[in-house]
Amino acid sequence: MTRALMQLNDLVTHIPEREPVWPLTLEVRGGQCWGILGPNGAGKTSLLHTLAGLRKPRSGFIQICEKPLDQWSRRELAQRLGLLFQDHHDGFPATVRETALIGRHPHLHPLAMESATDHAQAETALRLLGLETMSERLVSTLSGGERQRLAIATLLTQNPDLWLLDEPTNHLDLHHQIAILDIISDQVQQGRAAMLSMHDVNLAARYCDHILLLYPDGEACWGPTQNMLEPTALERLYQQPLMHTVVNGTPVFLPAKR
Ligand SMILES: Nc1ncnc2c1ncn2[C@@H]1O[C@H](COP(=O)(O)OP(=O)(O)OP(=O)(O)O)[C@@H](O)[C@H]1O
Repeated sequence: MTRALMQLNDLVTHIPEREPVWPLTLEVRGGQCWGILGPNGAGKTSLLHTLAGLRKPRSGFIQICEKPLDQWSRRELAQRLGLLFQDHHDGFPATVRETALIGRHPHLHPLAMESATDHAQAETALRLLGLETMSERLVSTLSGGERQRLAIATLLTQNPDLWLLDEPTNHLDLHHQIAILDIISDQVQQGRAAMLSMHDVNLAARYCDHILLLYPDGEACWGPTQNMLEPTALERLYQQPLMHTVVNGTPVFLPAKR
């Protein structure tokens, strides 16, 4: 059995002014890809930020690689866990290459310069994301989709075992959505684990082997994808009637028109 990279024990995300919600008790193992589905405001981002140690849970606890989350230093944690934010803000003026190289910082001594190997890892990641011709461009000149690809290239450069991704297909055209999800799948097949919040149920059905459903009233349920993508459960989740079919063995859902 593959190792548990993350364990949640009775975890309740702290969402201000919300009644206590369903506690989460689950394990994310190497080789697993978890999709988090839920309507706007259900708490997907809050959960991912809690799992990354950026906000305190209301109750319960989280273990990363079998050690409590709060016992890792930020640096040690960043060697194991990477978070893709939903929105990217420019900090200081930086080029595409410099930004991708930031992914190596958790692995470097605080005073060390990046080595040729670090540069090579950043170059490889930029190439994989189709950004190699833009490496000298300022990040502020990139389109929304290019910035999203750069954020994923930076995560690849960081090379964590556990990938937490908040809407990784945001801003991306169809080709790049699939390219990104294929990259995440490759990482998972190499024994890493991914947890991604998504709004596209059909992509979740194709790429995720486990699903966590977060309902707006705080209810949650989770399990293997084939058990979770039930049309009635999804209609209740999104308060939206759905049409449902199966294509090449994969369920496909379409919103029904009124
Ligand atoms: N700091 C805060 N203070 C008050 N309410 C907050 C705060 N942070 C988040 N919330 C609320 O918590 C709820 C969950 O927000 P969150 O961003 O986690 O939802 P989400 O499922 O990721 O939504 P979306 O699909 O729209 O991205 C929302 O109702 C949001 O307004």
